[in-house]
Amino acid sequence: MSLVIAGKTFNNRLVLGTGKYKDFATMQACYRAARVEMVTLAVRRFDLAAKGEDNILNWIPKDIALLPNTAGCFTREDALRVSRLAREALQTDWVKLEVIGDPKSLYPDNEETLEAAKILVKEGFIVLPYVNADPILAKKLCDVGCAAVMPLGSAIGSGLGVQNPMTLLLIKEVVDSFKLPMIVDAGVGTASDAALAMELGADGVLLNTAVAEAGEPTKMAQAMDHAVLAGRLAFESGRMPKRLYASASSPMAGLVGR
Ligand SMILES: CC(=O)[C@@H](O)[C@H](O)COP(=O)(O)O
Repeated sequence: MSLVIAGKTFNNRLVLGTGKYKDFATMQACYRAARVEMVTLAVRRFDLAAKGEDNILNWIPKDIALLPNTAGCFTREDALRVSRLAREALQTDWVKLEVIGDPKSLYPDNEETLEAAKILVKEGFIVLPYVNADPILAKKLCDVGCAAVMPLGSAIGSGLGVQNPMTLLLIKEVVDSFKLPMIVDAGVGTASDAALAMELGADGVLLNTAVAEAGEPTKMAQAMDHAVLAGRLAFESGRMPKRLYASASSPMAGLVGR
């Protein structure tokens, strides 16, 4: 049941973000409610030198792995700079690589992401790229040595759920052939979206807005934990075939009065 990324084992397949919470205490409570073992931190959006309670790092429990991300970067140079800064400041080689192509859709720029990934892998980073759902790009990212591929389910913060189930299946086939995980990242709006991603075979789900903007964030965090687990169990169980016609629950043979 565990998720392994770059040799590190996670017993929970849900990854949460750090943005949009009403305060750091709520964020921390959500991490506990969801039992997450990894969270992603937008390095550019926080003052990592802030003191005491003003520093987000003091609100992230030490037993939770930090995945710095390059949110807010629009070029490969920018993403490289932020990744190196994160490595220095946070003492980790892990990076969620985001190179955004357009501020309105927040869709990733494929070419820039691939080029940045090549360089970061050469520099010894564990690179988890956030990308458009594209099996060809996924293969290229696996080829250059990324540790996972993180296709979007739909646009960041849209809450539109998994809009591309068939494409995710194709990506899953690609990453499986490299024995790498696929983590669906962005667009999850509610628990059933996370469950669907997992039922499709995603190895994990990364989400932020659905929890941070929920009416009761800790309750939604718990729901996401359950959803990811339920979806994974369903995937591993193997679903029944879909049928056009009914199939009686009790056998017809031996019916009394026949
Ligand atoms: C937190 C983070 O890295 C986001 O950029 C991520 O893609 C999550 O997206 P949602 O907010 O849609 O869950």
